[in-house]
Formats: sequence, C-alpha cells, structure tokens
Amino acid sequence: MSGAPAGQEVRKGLAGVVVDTTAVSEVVPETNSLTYRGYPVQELATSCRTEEVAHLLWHGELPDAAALAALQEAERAQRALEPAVRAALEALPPSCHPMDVLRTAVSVLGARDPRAERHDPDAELAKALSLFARLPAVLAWDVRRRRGQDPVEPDPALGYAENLLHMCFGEVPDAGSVRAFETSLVLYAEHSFNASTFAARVVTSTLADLHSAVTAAVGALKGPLHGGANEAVMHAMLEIGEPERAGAWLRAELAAGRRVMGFGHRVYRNGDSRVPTMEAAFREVAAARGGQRWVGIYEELARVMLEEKGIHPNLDFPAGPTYHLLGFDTAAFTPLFALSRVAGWTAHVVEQRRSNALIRPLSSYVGPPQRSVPAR
Ligand SMILES: CC(=O)SCCNC(=O)CCNC(=O)[C@H](O)C(C)(C)COP(=O)(O)OP(=O)(O)OC[C@H]1O[C@@H](n2cnc3c(N)ncnc32)[C@H](O)[C@@H]1OP(=O)(O)O
Ligand SMILES: O=C([O-])CC(=O)C(=O)O
Repeated sequence: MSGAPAGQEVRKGLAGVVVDTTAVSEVVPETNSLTYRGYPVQELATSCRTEEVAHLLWHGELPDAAALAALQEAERAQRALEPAVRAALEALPPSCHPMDVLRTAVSVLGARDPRAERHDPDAELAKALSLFARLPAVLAWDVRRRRGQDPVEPDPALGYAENLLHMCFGEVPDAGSVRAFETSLVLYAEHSFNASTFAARVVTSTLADLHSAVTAAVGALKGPLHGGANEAVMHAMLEIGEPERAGAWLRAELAAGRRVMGFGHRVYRNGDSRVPTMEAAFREVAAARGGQRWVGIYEELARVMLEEKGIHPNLDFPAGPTYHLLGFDTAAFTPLFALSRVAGWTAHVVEQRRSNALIRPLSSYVGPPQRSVPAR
C-alpha cells in the first residue's frame, strides 16, 4: 500500500497544509507580522542581541540579567575550534561549498558529543547552545582558509555577533556595521515551519538525535529556493553591475522563464515582514561604506519585479548586499543564515520531541500497475 485513497487531493509541497502546532514563532501574512514567542521580530531586531534571542527561542522568555550572564559564560567558554574538528574539516577540498563544511562540522560535533543520544530537554538545550557557540569558529576558519589567512582565536570579551566578525576579519568593525549584522542574525533566527526547520522536525520525529536533525536542516537550507537565495542575490547583483542595467536584466530573466532569487515567498504574498527592518540596515551600511551602487540595483530590481510580476522581495534580498558590504565573500552568506537559524532549528527539535508523532505523509501512486517480473 503506497498511497492516498483514490481521488484524495495531492498538496504539492505541502502548500497550505497545517502539520502541527508550534509555540516558537508565528507568521501572520494578513497583518505582515512575525513574532518569536509573542514578541514582534522588528522590536527584537532593534533592541536585542543574538544571544538574548537564542535564549528566548529556547526557553520561551527573554533572559534576565543572571540568565543572560550564564548563557554568555557558557557560550564564550565553548567558542574555540577543537583540533579534532579542524582536522576533519581540513580533509575537505577548499573548492567545496562552505555549507558543506558547516554540514560536516555539525555531523562531526555530533559524533564527538558524549550527550549525543541523550534526549531530555536539559541535554538537548545544552547541545543546542554548544552548536550555537561552536559553529562561528567553523565558518570563520573556513572564510580565512579560502583567503589564505591564519585563523583568529575567539575573544571572550566580545558578544556573539562582534566575536563572529572578529574571527572572520581579525577586527570588529564600527558600531553601525555590528548593529546591522546583528539585525540580520536576529531576523534570520526563526521562521516557523520553513523547509529546513521542517527537515529538522522530520528527523527528530524518528527519535534520531539533535545533531542529525541540524545536519539535515543545514542541507535543506543550502538550496537556492531557501537560504541559498542570499548568495544567489549577490551573484545576480554582481552580474548586473550597475543600476541602469537592472531593469533589462530582470526582464530578460523573466522572459527566459527563470526565477529571480530574493523574491517571492511561500507564506507571505504582500511582502516579507522582515524586509523593511533589513532594508533599513542595508541602507545604513551602504551609506557608511559607499555602497550606493548596490542600493540603486536593489531599488530598480524591486521596482521592476513588482511592476512585471507583482512579487515582493524576501529577507534574502537586502541581507545579501549587506553581507557583501560588510566584507563577506558571497559563498559565506548562507552559512551566516545557518549560524543564526541554529537557535530556531533546535528550539523546534525540543518542541517536536516534547509532543512527538512520526512525520510520514502519504503519496498518490502514479507508476505502472502491478505486474509480474518477466522470466530471466
Ligand atoms: C529566507 C527564505 O528562505 S525566503 C525564500 C528564498 N528563496 C528565493 O528567493 C527563491 C526565489 N523564490 C521562489 O522560487 C519562490 O517564490 C518560492 C520558492 C520562495 C516560493 O514559491 P511557491 O510558494 O512555491 O510559489 P510558486 O512557485 O507557486 O510561485 C507562484 C508564481 O509566482 C512565480 N514566482 C514566485 N517566485 C518567483 C520568483 N522569485 N521569480 C519569478 N517568478 C516567481 C512562479 O513562477 C509562479 O508563477 P506561475 O503561477 O505563473 O507559475
Ligand atoms: O519561511 C520560509 O518558507 C522561508 C523563510 O522565509 C525562512 O525560513 O526564513
């Protein structure tokens, strides 16, 4: 037996299907709102650090001073790249995608974690914090390896976002740049049952371990219809080069039947709730760093896409050029998304585990009817 009863509707891509409840975040397309545990993401993005938002997603509440201090102490103590993990990553060819490096690192960290098979909430949250703390050093090591630079040790005096920038670039940029970067991390942290989170929940639903769930989530995020779009946006902008070329480029893409990365969304139809906040951060970074060319391309693409297709940008559209202006190589953009989304993914792993049901939908069989194997 393989399938749904005859005549039952197939919902391709599970579009419009409600598969479970969640208390982690809510997306309301009608009012264009996104809340994490009840708090509007715009407010979190302007007033919270990445660590505070991670605590909120994991524990349901923003941390008080003591809880934040405890989280920061634990996070800062686990930042260093362990030699055994580094050795495993060094075996990967430098030509592989940085998301492959991240995916491998999560897998290796899981294989080495003595709590890997402990599934109680305390152990799950400790593993979540451990991944959140350790993955920035993985990305920074890879960013610098590709540039032929030596790794930079983490600095325990710095917050999560500042330390990530410090490990990638060897210095912490100006406060405006750090704030814009932190805004992107907060906006990227969580988004209900998106494809990568759903992948993590599917793996968790089989009672597999948290690292396996996050490894699957990293794989799902890599694709350009999901997190890979922030990288693809920058490839397009670099190809376009000048604002005057943007309109013609976009019309040619549409005429060729190609999707324009950074536009459209499965849930939002009238624009992504996170775009205005990220766009403001992008404009500030562009003004401070001489990036008006990218703003011009951004505005022209958004204008023509709305005119031609009535489709709005998603978060990846302003995040891509912001990361470029901050100095990141394009291939590092999706890993940055992943580092932040680790908090959301793992909050969902804990939630799935607390009230589990194996996720196993039906299919409608359309292959050949039953037949006998011919004599051989
Ligand atoms: C943070 C994130 O992960 S946000 C998503 C990032 N992904 C991207 O930016 C990739 C580009 N966007 C897309 O491919 C889509 O908008 C998706 C995958 C995000 C959502 O797609 P779906 O909900 O499945 O919408 P669907 O694919 O049915 O599109 C509806 C229509 O809009 C069109 N459309 C949607 N997005 C785009 C786009 N970016 N460029 C061109 N056309 C588009 C489709 O071609 C389709 O047109 P049709 O009805 O004439 O065939
Ligand atoms: O919700 C989605 O489908 C994709 C998305 O915006 C995200 O994961 O942030």
